[in-house]
This record gives sequence, C-alpha cells and structure tokens, in this order.
Amino acid sequence: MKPVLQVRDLCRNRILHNISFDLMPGELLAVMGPSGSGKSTLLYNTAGLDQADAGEVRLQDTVLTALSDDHKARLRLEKMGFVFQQMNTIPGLSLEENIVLPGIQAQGKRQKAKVKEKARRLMKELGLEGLENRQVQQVSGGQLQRACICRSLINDPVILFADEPTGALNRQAAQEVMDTLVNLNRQGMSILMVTHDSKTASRCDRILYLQDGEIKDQLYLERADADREQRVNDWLMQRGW
Ligand SMILES: Nc1ncnc2c1ncn2[C@@H]1O[C@H](COP(=O)(O)OP(=O)(O)OP(=O)(O)O)[C@@H](O)[C@H]1O
Repeated sequence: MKPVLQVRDLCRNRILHNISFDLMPGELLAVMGPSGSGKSTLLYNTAGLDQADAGEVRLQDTVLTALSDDHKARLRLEKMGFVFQQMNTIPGLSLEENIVLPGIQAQGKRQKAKVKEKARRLMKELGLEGLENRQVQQVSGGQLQRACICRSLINDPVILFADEPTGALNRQAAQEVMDTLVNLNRQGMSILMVTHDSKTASRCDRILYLQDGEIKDQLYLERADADREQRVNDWLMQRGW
C-alpha cells in the first residue's frame, strides 16, 4: 500500500529539522510534544500553508513542495480538509452557508444545488440536522466544530489535517468531536492531528513524539487494546511529558 502522504527531510528555519514520516491510507496519526516543539509548524508545512526551507512533501502522486503557491492553494481546496482549534467560521452566515462556501469555491456557483445537498447530507451524518439555518454564534462549541468538520469534507478530501480540534471544547464536546473524527477515520479517511491531550491521542493508530523540532519517537496503538490511554500516559511520562 502506498502512503497518502510522504514527508522527507522537511526543514523549517530553526523550528523543524529533517522531519520524515509517512501517513498511510486510513491511518489516524497524532503528533504530540512539548509546547513550542514545532507541532503546528509541522502541520502547516506538511499542508503547504507555510513554505518549508528544504525537504519534500508528497500527497499521493503530487510533490506539493514543488508547486507554485496558486497550485498549492488549489490542491488544498480540492484534496485537503482542515479542522482547527480556532474554528475560523464566518459570523453572519448560517452553519450551512459556512459549509457550502469552500464547495462553491472549488466547484463553481453552478454546482450550488449539488454542494448544498452534500452539505445537508454531511450535517445529517454528523448529527447537525435541523441546525442548517442557525448562525455560528447560536450553536454550542461542539456543534460548531462538527460543522467545521462538515466544511472540511465538502470537497471530498483525501486527507484531513486537524490542529488541536478538541482544544477549545469542554470534555463532553471534545469526546463528541473525537468520536466524529474516529468514525470518519473508520470509514477510511486519513488524518494527521496535532494534540496536547493524551485521551485524544490514545484513540489514534500511532503517535509521533516531537521535541525541539525533531521526531524523537513513535508509539503504535492497537485498536483493540483496552489499556491504550494508560499506555499513552506511561509512554509520555517516560519522555518527560
Ligand atoms: N511564524 C513564525 N515565525 C517565527 N517563529 C515562529 C512562527 N510560528 C511559530 N514560531 C516558533 O516556532 C516554534 C514552534 O512553534 P509551534 O507553534 O509550531 O509549536 P507547537 O509545538 O505547536 O506549540 P504549542 O503546543 O504551544 O501550540 C516556537 O518557538 C514558536 O515561537
């Protein structure tokens, strides 16, 4: 099986040093590490949101690091989904309008009916039916983050990038959002996620441990392992977490 994402010797001025890893199709991969270790920078550089100084990122058959900024932006719109802690929704627009927006951007106004139908289907799947016309400030944090996940899926991406997707949420909402991401992953979505939270990370297939801009270690987790949260906590503790 070919990786969906291949990162080789990625460097970012004094922040990232020769980062290499693969993300396999259908893998849920977490990046953990101390504050300031470069986790977000790694995510942004991998997605081409920031210009790496050296190294290569390949998304399926496309070498992302060789593309112009415009090309990268198009690829992000069509092939990548993003879920951030600060949700970047547009106030004054309904949940549905927020979700539809990148769909129209990618597919054109003529496809509006199709995109709308897709948005409604996603909202239903993610438990947001009936909230289509709510303004972003009229829903809970968990509902809003799930709407952001719908938005990230509107163009059928091949990969999701998530930066602290549960970071701004209370425990219950965090669990709902993580359930949603795990569900998507079980349906085949490849996900690269930065998190501080060991409970969140313990639901992933693998964890990379980043320190001083280098991948120092990784931990594989079995889906059937009932003690995975404990394993993650022990592993983190051994690394001085
Ligand atoms: N645009 C930037 N310009 C210069 N330095 C930056 C920039 N963004 C981040 N840094 C620095 O790079 C280092 C890594 O930051 P980054 O946000 O990637 O770490 P992180 O591991 O995600 O941290 P946290 O867990 O606190 O979010 C930090 O020292 C930070 O101050």
